[in-house]
Amino acid sequence: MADNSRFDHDLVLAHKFPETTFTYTERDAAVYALGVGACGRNAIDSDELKYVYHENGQQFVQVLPTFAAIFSLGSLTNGSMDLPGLQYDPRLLLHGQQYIQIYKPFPSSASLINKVSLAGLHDKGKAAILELETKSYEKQSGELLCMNRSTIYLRGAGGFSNSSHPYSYSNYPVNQAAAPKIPKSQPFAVFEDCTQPSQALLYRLSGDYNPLHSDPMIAEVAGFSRPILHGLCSLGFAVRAVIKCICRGDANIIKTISGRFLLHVYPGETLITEMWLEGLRVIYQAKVKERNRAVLSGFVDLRHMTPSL
Ligand SMILES: CCCCCCCCCCCCC/C=C/C(=O)SCCNC(=O)CCNC(=O)[C@H](O)C(C)(C)COP(=O)(O)OP(=O)(O)OC[C@H]1O[C@@H](n2cnc3c(N)ncnc32)[C@H](O)[C@@H]1OP(=O)(O)O
Repeated sequence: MADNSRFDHDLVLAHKFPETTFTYTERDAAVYALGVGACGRNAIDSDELKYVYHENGQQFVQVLPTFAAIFSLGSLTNGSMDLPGLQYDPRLLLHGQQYIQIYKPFPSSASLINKVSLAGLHDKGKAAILELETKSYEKQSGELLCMNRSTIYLRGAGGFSNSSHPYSYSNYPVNQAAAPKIPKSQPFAVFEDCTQPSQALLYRLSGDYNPLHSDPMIAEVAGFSRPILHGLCSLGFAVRAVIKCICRGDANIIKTISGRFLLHVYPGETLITEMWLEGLRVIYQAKVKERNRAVLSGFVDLRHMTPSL
C-alpha cells in the first residue's frame, strides 16, 4: 500500500496539466499500423494495405482509429511520471482501460493540441486507479478530433482513503466506463491473429518506451516472466478484427472504442477476438489461444451498420 502521508488526493485532483502539442506524419501512422499487426498475415490485404501504403503517395494513407490513443501518450507524462500528491512505484503501473471517442476521421498527418485533465481517482485498497482524459484538437482548424480516457492501474498504491469509505472520484457518466456483459450466445464473428515475438519492440516505436515491454529485468521486477505486450497494442489487434469482420474494412464508421485489459499478453501469443452485435454496438472479447484466457474485453460503437451485414 502507499505511504498515506505522501498520497494527497486533493493535491492530485487540483493538478493542472499543461497543454501540449503532438505532431505526426504519414510515416508515424504507417509504423503504428504495422505495430498493431496490419498486413502481418497478408502484405497485400486491401483492407489493411491502405494504412501502410498508397499508390498515389504516402499522404493518402489512412489512419487506424486506435491511433488516437497515441496522441495522448506524451501529453500524459510530458517527460515526467510524477504527479504532485501521487505516491506510486512506476514499475508496478499497468494500463487498465482505454476509452476513445472519435469525432472525425484522422488526417494522414497533423499537428494537434492536447488538453489533459484528471477524470477519476479511486482507492481500491491494493491499488490506486487514475483516469486521465485527453482532448485532441487539430492545431490548424481548432477542431476537436478525439477524446481519450486512459485508466492507469497503480499496483500497491491504494489504501490512501481518509475515511472508512474507499475514496472514489470520477467526472463522467458511469455507462462510459462499464465493462460490457459478454453474451452467452455464439459470437457473430471470430478472428484469429498471431502477434509476433518482436511485436512489442515494433509497437514501442509509436511512442510508448516503457521498458516493461522490452527489458527482461524490468519485466521480472513487475512480476512477469518476460516483457509483456502494450495493452494498446492488443487493443489495436482487437479493433482491427472488428474493422475486418464487422465494418467490412471501413474504419470510418467507428465512433467509440472501449477496452479493459484483463490479463497481460506475451508477444508471440495468438489472439482470438470474438464479436457479438447488439444494434450498433459490437461487444468483443479477446482471448490468448495458448493459455485459453480472456485478456481484453470491451465494445466498439458504430455510426451506422455496413450495408452488407
Ligand atoms: C503526470 C502523470 C503521471 C502518472 C500517470 C502515468 C501515466 C502513464 C501513461 C502511460 C500508460 C500506458 C502504460 C502502458 C502499460 C501497459 O500497457 S501494461 C499492459 C497492459 N495491461 C495489462 O496487461 C493489465 C492486465 N490486467 C491485469 O493484470 C489485472 O486485471 C489487474 C489490472 C492487475 C487487476 O487485477 P486484480 O488486481 O486481480 O483486480 P481485481 O481484484 O479483480 O479488482 C480490484 C478492483 O480494481 C478494478 N479493476 C480490475 N481490473 C481493472 C482494470 N483492468 N481496469 C480498471 N479497473 C480494474 C476492479 O473492478 C476492482 O474494483 P471494485 O470492483 O470496485 O472492487
